[in-house]
Amino acid sequence: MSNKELVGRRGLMLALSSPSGAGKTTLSRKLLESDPQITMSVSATTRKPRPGEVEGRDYYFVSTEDFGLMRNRGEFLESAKVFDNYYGTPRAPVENALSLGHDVLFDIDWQGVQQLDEVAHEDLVKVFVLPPSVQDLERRLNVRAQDSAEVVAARMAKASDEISHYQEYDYIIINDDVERAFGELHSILQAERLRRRRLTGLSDFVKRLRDTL
Ligand SMILES: Nc1ncnc2c1ncn2[C@@H]1O[C@H](COP(=O)(O)OP(=O)(O)OP(=O)(O)O)[C@@H](O)[C@H]1O
Ligand SMILES: Nc1nc2c(ncn2[C@@H]2O[C@H](COP(=O)(O)O)[C@@H](O)[C@H]2O)c(=O)[nH]1
Repeated sequence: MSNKELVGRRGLMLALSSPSGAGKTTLSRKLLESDPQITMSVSATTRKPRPGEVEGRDYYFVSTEDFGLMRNRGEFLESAKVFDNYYGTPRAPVENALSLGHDVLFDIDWQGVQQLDEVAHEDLVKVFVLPPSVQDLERRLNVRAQDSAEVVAARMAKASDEISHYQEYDYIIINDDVERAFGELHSILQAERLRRRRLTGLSDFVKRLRDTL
């Protein structure tokens, strides 16, 4: 029997950031496949879809005008301009998932994490993913082969700026070996689920335990 069956738990928000290409999407997919208690926050973006990206699974692809309307209506929990495109986290699905006690995974940049920290500090777990080297990072962006040479160069140019925010995060994962990095990410999630402040009904449970002693 797990903790969850004996006491309730507030859902947590697990945010992953990294320089582009370090492996957030890869690690996120593995986590979602292996853990049914966590769901992905699907962002809206004004970026064009990459080959193979699916509307509603990878992103909601919207025009700049629609993005502005959504932002003005307060539909985003956070939003930011990243690499000349706008990205935002739709508020309603996140609030719905958390209210059901589910955990939510975010693949967002440091600007978004700072905004989430302001509104949901207690529920937020911040993980920064580093590449093992600059050469590996560039190789990964090229091997992914979904962006033009200009886009890859622009993302490499912004990598140092993104990495400079690593101190704002709770955990650091160096994604050298993907299986090991995934194991580390899953361990973080499991441990954070057991934090006392997330457990609801704990004092009643302990009282019942003590009453039977
Ligand atoms: N540990 C690893 N070793 C080698 N290749 C990896 C590793 N992790 C991820 N990759 C590869 O690197 C490429 C970039 O990974 P991914 O798309 O997950 O990065 P990302 O951080 O989500 O990038 P972005 O911020 O641009 O969305 C992919 O082709 C992926 O298969
Ligand atoms: N602040 C936010 N950042 C986001 C969001 N969705 C994605 N991102 C970040 O943008 C870059 C580029 O992503 P890509 O898919 O175009 O490669 C990357 O760092 C993502 O983490 C969001 O909703 N808010």
